[in-house]
Parts: sequence; structure tokens; C-alpha cells
Amino acid sequence: MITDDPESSRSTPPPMRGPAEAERARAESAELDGADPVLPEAERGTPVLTVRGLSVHYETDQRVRAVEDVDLTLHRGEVLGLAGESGCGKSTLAYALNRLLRPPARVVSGSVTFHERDGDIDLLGLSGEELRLFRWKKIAMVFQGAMNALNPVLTVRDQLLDVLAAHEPDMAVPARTARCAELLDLVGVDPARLGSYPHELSGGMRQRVMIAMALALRPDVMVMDEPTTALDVVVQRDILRELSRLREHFGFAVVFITHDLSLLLEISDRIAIMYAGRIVEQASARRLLTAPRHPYTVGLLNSFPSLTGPRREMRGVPGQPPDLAVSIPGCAFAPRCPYRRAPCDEHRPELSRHGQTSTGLTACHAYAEADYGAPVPAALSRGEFRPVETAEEIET
Ligand SMILES: Nc1ncnc2c1ncn2[C@@H]1O[C@H](COP(=O)(O)OP(=O)(O)OP(=O)(O)O)[C@@H](O)[C@H]1O
Repeated sequence: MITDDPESSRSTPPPMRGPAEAERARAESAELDGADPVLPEAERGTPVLTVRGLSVHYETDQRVRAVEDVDLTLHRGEVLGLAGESGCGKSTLAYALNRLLRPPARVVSGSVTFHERDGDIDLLGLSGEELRLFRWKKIAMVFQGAMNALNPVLTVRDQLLDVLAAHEPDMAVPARTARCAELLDLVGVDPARLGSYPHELSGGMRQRVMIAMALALRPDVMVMDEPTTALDVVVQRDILRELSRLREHFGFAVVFITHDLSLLLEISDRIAIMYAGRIVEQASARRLLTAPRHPYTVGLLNSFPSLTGPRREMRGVPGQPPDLAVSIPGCAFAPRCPYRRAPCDEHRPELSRHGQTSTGLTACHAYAEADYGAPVPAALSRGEFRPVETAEEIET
């Protein structure tokens, strides 16, 4: 099991300095609507986090290859969706991005680089104190079921104050108190609730409070691991709408993890599909929906019912994911793949471009010749899909 790092929430980075601080402080005191966005337009779409060749294994009596040779680039201001079946390595990757892995997990190879405005930071090379200064301020994380992580015997105010006291020790007490109210307001919770205990709040409110905590230091990146899975659909939608508004304004990038591909299609600029620890397809949300290239992606898309499109058969993905403790020489999806062919069992397909002009990536020997039948989009679209025209331009 992956464990949270209790130290991480107690880290005490010094207050931010310089023009960025001033800009953020201005934003905090301004109403979101109508205020100038915090992320300068020129920075939008520039890389903020680069993952190269990352492999994470759980080393017990067996070696579980939870994340294998993953390459990802996250751009400032974008939402990168990460989807895949349970156990494919999504959470392990998310924890690795924030250096929250604990034994028996071990990063066996690769790099994670945070692109600071004045230079690159090698995340895997950060030592204890450097890491404490970095976490939550640059990359914050909202966990699955995070709402249950609130302390039941402290009011919301005290918990937010604790975060600020730990991370912004130089901030005056009245300013901290004012900031608590602002943070609640930002996530759509009435500041009058500051005096409430967690049990007096709904699940949705508690999850919003957790998001407020993650936002407290204005991180550049938010890693959200199934942040709304425990909530009902209406509350989930409200929170995602709020998140989208905050992201538009503050310009943080989001890695959003869920097994719900239809949700990702609505909220993401780009989507990476994970299978058995590897990224098997990566493309803009629009391209993934309209022209999926990997048979597994097609299977995932066909697993969701349509609310607005014509009736169609839901096929899903027959078979089981492989045991990650067993090394697989070829394509891990081959045993479940209707397009399996000679090289699939012996040679692992590289994640490569679809063509000279395309920006999407696929790891599949068969996609060029595979016939996926009727296009998926009409069947899947719920009418709320938010096409992002610029996403492909910023893909690497
Ligand atoms: N502490 C551990 N020791 C051994 N194996 C582990 C450990 N934690 C996770 N794993 C294995 O690593 C693999 C990836 O797990 P991970 O939780 O990252 O997947 P996931 O895609 O996030 O799944 P879910 O959607 O269910 O959260 C799985 O096969 C899981 O069984």
C-alpha cells in the first residue's frame, strides 16, 4: 500500500519572495472574476514538469513493476488527465511526482524535473530539507478520500491556520485569519463555516476544504488523485467547475487521475492512458476522443454508456490486466487485444508519434492497420465536452 507522508504537511518552507509573491498576493486580495489572471500569457503552455524514463518498483519478495519507463511533460496552465484501470500504476506515478513514495516503493530509474522560472530543479535529487521547502509550494497533492484526512477535533479555521502557520511563518496573524476566509471563499465554501468542525460539513464541503488547503501556497502544479470519486455526481461537477475557474485564474497545471475516462475527456487538455505501468497513448482530449489509436483506449472509450448519442453496445475490455510482478517482453495488452499480431508478443512497441504531422503518441504495433469501426465520439459525447483547440499545439 502507498502511504502518505505525514511530514509533508508539516514542512515549513519560507515565505515566497520577489515579483511572483507580489503578483500572487495581489490575486489573493482581488475578486477572481474580472481580475487579471496570475499566469502571464507568455508562460501558459511552457513546460513546468518533465518526467523522463521513470520506473518505480515495489520491492517485496516479488518485484512489482508499478511504473515502467514513463515519459510525460506537463505544461503551465494545462490539465493532463491520467486514466487507466485499477492497479495500472496511476497513484504510484502521482506519488512519485511529489516524492511521497515510501518503501517498498523505489524509483529504479528516470528523472522528474520541475522547471522553475529561474532554473530547473531535479526533484529526485532533492535532499530532506530541500524537499520540505519544495513540496506543497510548487507541487500540491489532493488525495483520494482526502476529505477524511481533516482532523475531527479541530475547526476548519484552526486547520487552515495550521497550514499557514507552518508554511508562512512570517505572515501576521490577522493576515492569516483573513487568508483562511479568502481560501474558503475561493473554493466556494461560505467563510461563515470557518468555525465548523469537519463532521458539520458535507463530504463535498470537506473535499473543497482540502482543495483550499492545497491551494494555500499557490502551487504551480496540483496532482489530484481521484479527488472527487467519493462524491455524488452533482457535487463532483460543482467542484470540478470551481477547480476549472481557479485554474483559469491562477494558472496552475493539474495532473488529474481517475479511472473515469469520460470525466477526463471533459476536463482535460491532454490525456495519457496507462496500462500495466506504462503510458500506451497520449494525445489531446479531442484527438483521443475522435481518433483513438491504441486498442486499449478504444476499449476504454467503448466501456462508457452514452447519455446523448445513439444506442450502442457497451463492449468494455475483456480479460484481466497482467500481473505486474511478471516481466512481459512484448506488449502487455496483447493477450486482450483483438488486433494482436506477430511482433506483439515478442517486441514491446515504443511510444511513438502517429505520423510526421501528428502530435499524439501511441505504443502499438497494430494501430496503423487496425479498423476500430464506427467513430466513438457521437456515442460517447455527453454534450459537455470542452474541446481544446490549442492543446495539440502545446504537445511535445
Ligand atoms: N506497497 C505495495 N507493495 C507491493 N505492491 C504494491 C504496493 N502498492 C501498490 N502496489 C501494486 O502496484 C501496482 C500499481 O498500484 P497503484 O495503486 O499505483 O495503481 P492505480 O492505478 O493507482 O490503482 P487504483 O486506481 O486502484 O488506485 C498494483 O499492481 C498494486 O498492487
